[in-house]
Amino acid sequence: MHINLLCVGRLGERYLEAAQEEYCKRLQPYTRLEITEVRDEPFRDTRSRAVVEAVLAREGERLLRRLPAGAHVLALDRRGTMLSSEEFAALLGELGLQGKSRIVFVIGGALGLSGEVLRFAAERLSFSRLTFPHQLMRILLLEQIYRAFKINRGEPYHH
Ligand SMILES: C[S@@+](CC[C@H](N)C(=O)[O-])C[C@H]1O[C@@H](n2cnc3c(N)ncnc32)[C@H](O)[C@@H]1O
Repeated sequence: MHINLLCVGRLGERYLEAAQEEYCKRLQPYTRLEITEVRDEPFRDTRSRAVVEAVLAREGERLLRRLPAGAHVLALDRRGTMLSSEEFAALLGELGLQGKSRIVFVIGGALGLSGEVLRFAAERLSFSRLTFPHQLMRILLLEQIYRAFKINRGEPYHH
């Protein structure tokens, strides 16, 4: 299985990059992992709905352009479906059994994901009702993907 994290913006902090490197290293035996970043759109005033929509649309276009053909797209969105770690592992296992060889997780920028991206996704996954910074969300997702492989292989890690 080839897993791609498609993200708006960069991590920007050394400690987050170290965490990302660590999980990429841990995931090496389990999957081909690729992390793709698209440029975030600068903005000043988020009180204007038009500004927010314009930022989301531009970032959304960049994300949609980078989606590989035939990929199964899972959007990270706090309004999406909440799963336990076991259910998340089962979902990845099921996608593998269905022959979905390329999974793309999409993480939005500071203002979220555009309607176009959310509609394009096969599923929307929530990691809780809390809003996380997109940089932290990337690390949380990497850890849960790693946990999912450990669960699916029956290897010690998850309790
Ligand atoms: C700062 S959040 C965006 C906040 C935006 N106001 C919203 O409600 O979507 C940045 C990105 O991180 C991801 N994210 C943040 N919290 C999340 C959560 N609880 N579950 C799933 N994804 C989350 C989403 O992809 C989101 O687009």
